Amino acid sequence: MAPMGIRLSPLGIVVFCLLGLGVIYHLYSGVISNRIAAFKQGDIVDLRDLLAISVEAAVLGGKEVKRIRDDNELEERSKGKTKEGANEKLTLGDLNSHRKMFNLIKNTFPYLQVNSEEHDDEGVQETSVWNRVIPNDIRAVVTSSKEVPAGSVTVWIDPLDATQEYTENLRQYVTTMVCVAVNGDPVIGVIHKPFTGYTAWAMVGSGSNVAARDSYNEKALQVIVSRSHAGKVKEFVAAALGNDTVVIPAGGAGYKVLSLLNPSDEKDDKADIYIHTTFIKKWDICAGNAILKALGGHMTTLKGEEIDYRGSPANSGGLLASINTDHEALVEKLSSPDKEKGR
Ligand SMILES: Nc1ncnc2c1ncn2[C@@H]1O[C@H](COP(=O)(O)O)[C@@H](OP(=O)(O)O)[C@H]1O
Ligand SMILES: [Mg+2]
Ligand SMILES: [Mg+2]
Ligand SMILES: [Mg+2]
Repeated sequence: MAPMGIRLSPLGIVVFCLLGLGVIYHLYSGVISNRIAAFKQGDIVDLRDLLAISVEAAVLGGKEVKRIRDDNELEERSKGKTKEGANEKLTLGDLNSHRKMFNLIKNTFPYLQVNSEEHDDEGVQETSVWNRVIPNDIRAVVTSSKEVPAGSVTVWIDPLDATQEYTENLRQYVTTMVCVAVNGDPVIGVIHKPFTGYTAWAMVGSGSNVAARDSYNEKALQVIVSRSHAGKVKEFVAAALGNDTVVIPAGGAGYKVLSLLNPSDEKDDKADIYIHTTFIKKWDICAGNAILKALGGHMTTLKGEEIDYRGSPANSGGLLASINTDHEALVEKLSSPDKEKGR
């Protein structure tokens, strides 16, 4: 007997509970099924997953890069000429690394926009899929998931950066790179050195496994620049920053960004800023941009404009990269009209 003289029949309780469950199901089934459908269709991706797969892709590609160099089976050919007339080389290292990196990401996240420097005319089937294991070092820094709409993501892959130097067996300059941009902003950057096994990664707003150096020499800057696509960068630097400025020519956009950070190898160059004056592509620079941004640094065009990592791969405004240095003051020095003549 229930209190206040109301008698509850067992059948009534069952019907009441079923009705209640029906209401709850009606209210939430749409939400739950939409969520499941969203994951199935790939409407949502977790940036921590993308960081982990980016590291895996860079390492996987790097193994091909190293193996082909060690075996001396480069099968070097030309893709044509850059705007400035330099020979754009393609090797089996670039191509095989592309196949590994691109397919790992595409097989796992088929709905993502992935832009690689290379493409595969032969359509070699790579069936590898990411095992969805997030390494402990990433889990320790990026402690929770961070979901974004898949449609907002653009992935940029450079399967082998510093191909010119790779063909000259200047191994220290070679990297593989992956970058994830969200709405055009560089958010995840991975730069891997295949010949030492070192990998630098960072996620803006979450952390990194690499740090800035303790100090930078703002008074007497050491400027790292291209050795094989230099254009008139030396004249440009001298005109803007003074004839005494030390210029360090080096291969690879990935290598040059790493030279601004805590070195992984004492033999590597240490520079204060990185300047590039000729044309360059977004797969060359996006990963470095994301890492610098995550560490509080900057990578912009020479005029100080942010680079939008969507759409066309071209970046024609040159490049200025710095960390713990007054970036705006540098832009000011580089942008005055009389300095333009150096470009
Ligand atoms: N003027 C230019 N046009 C096209 N690509 C350029 C370029 N200058 C530099 N790059 C690319 O940017 C990367 C770094 O160049 P550098 O070593 O000269 O600084 C290289 O990438 P890849 O080796 O991936 O092709 C190179 O091809
Ligand atoms: Mg490159
Ligand atoms: Mg490349
Ligand atoms: Mg190339």
